[in-house]
Amino acid sequence: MNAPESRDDVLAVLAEVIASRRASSPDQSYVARLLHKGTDAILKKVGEEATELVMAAKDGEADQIIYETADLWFHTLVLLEQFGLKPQQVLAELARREGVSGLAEFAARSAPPPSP
Ligand SMILES: N=c1c2ncn([C@@H]3O[C@H](COP(=O)(O)OP(=O)(O)OP(=O)(O)O)[C@@H](O)[C@H]3O)c2ncn1[C@@H]1O[C@H](COP(=O)(O)O)[C@@H](O)[C@H]1O
Repeated sequence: MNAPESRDDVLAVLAEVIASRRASSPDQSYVARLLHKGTDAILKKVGEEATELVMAAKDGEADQIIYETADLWFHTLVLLEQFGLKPQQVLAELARREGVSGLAEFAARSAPPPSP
């Protein structure tokens, strides 16, 4: 796939476009239509796109995996907008986890409380 160069601000810019679509007509904007349909419709799309990504990964086709991941991320951004959230908040959560091993975090969560 000859993908165009990516930019660091793609998620932020796309989130702004998605937020701006609240003022658009559902007849003229896919995002406006989805937001207008409401949370259940958005959740349905996120579930569908997640399933399509799983199937693409099972097939092992790199181009398809990228395409379906983009679909999933896009619909996840619509979901965040529906709840008044920004991708920067998710990126901040990932940044907070930097350097914290998933195994260590799980062990800390699973440890029994200290005896009195
Ligand atoms: N990144 C995307 C994007 N990715 C996927 N899609 C749309 O998501 C839809 C759902 O994908 P599917 O594969 O499920 O297609 P489908 O079966 O036809 O969809 P359904 O009828 O089941 O809903 C398709 O219509 C895609 O075109 C997107 N639509 C919009 N964007 C971005 O959002 C911006 C605003 O879009 P509008 O609100 O339409 O102006 C655009 O400029 C783009 O930057």
